[in-house]
Amino acid sequence: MSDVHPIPREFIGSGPLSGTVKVPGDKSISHRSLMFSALAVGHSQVSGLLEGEDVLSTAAALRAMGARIERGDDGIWHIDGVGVGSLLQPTTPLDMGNSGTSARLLMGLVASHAIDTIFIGDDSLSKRPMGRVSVPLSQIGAQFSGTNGDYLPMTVKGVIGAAPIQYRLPIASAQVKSAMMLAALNISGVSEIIEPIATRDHSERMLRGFGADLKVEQDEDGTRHIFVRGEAELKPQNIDVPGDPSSAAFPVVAALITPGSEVRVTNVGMNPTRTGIYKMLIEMGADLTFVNEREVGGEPVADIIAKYSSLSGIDVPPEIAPSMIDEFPIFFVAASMAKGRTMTSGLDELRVKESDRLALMAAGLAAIGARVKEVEDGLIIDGSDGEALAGGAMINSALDHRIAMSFAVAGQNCLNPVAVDDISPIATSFPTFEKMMEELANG
Ligand SMILES: O=C(O)C1=C[C@@H](OP(=O)(O)O)[C@@H](O)[C@H](O)C1
Ligand SMILES: C=C(OP(=O)(O)O)C(=O)O
Repeated sequence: MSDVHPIPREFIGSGPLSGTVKVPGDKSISHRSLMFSALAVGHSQVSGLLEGEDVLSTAAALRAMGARIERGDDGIWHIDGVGVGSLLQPTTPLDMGNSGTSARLLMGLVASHAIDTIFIGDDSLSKRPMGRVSVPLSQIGAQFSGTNGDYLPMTVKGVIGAAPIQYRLPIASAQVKSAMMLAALNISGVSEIIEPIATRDHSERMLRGFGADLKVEQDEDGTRHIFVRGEAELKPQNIDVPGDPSSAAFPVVAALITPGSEVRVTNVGMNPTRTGIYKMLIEMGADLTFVNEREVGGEPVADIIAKYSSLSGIDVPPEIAPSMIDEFPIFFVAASMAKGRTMTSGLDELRVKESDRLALMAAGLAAIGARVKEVEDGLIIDGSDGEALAGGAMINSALDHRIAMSFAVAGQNCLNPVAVDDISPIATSFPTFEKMMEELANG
């Protein structure tokens, strides 16, 4: 696991970045393609799957519950599903590693199956709240027993024959929504999951593609009602996973802050529930062009061309947060080099990601010379107006891949190297990150 052997690394810019790169497959879609394929009856194929540690944790857990999941030499993944309701009792604890998505979605899945499971994870995941799924899933009769109530290790005793779910999400979370939808798949009748603030909708799109009976209705105020008919019979699919817009944000911001750069990132998912970062960067004055727009596997996709830009600070409206929730660390780096002030708020969720991303980004940015103030629900950043920051500090990344990658990118525009204490967690979501940055540096 990534916390066993820390790998420190120093990052410093060596001139303009240029070239065309591809980022790995979307993490959210990769997890879901394995889960839904494992629940279908028959053989599914997935190309472009993110082969990061998080997704491999999902694959291992699904294998332990009876699905056959194998990677062909051509990189295509083959999954033989067991069918909804037919997961097998695993014989060992399910190790979720660093992955919140694996833990929370799979808890939803096992909650409505007649199996007992134990969920474990690394030091970072063991500090993240699971009550957001275990509390509503307890209402269907599943039993959860976690460390100090809320944390891994956690045992789950699934239940069958539950009444349909009716649940209104108290927080904007695609993980909680998807956990409830996965549980609903094996509950007789129609469950309703109510989402007052829209979050990424990959589960809805993909489940429809797998043949589930799923309807979404939207109120005038934007509240979404997701109706899922249970005892679903999912049909196997061939899935093409688009590139991850969250991963693409790293080379894009690297190009924006490194003088003279022009970078093209191909095949990036452009689902509107994921593209808040690009909207905000454009508002800051980023020179971004979206070309080759098309559809891949039911998701909009484009190539992004990013050129070095003079950025200006903005006020980020809190309602955009769910569509860029994982991109704030790298967004803060862009803001720290922009002209003027950037204000963010409504970001309490960032405190319960792989690390407390508000605290760690504030500390790290201050250490490399940025002007940053941490408030309860956001950061206020006064940018350097394009000037290189001092750098020359060691960053605590606390097992958080996005903190590590954000400071690797920040090093592009610093006078002295930025040292990241441990880059090993980058392999959870972006195993080719270092190689990609080298390619861009070599033009
Ligand atoms: O559903 C998903 O695939 C994800 C949802 C988000 O988490 P929350 O639901 O906790 O916001 C996000 O941060 C995570 O990286 C992936
Ligand atoms: C929050 C993230 O992932 P997870 O919740 O799956 O660990 C992330 O990738 O930034």
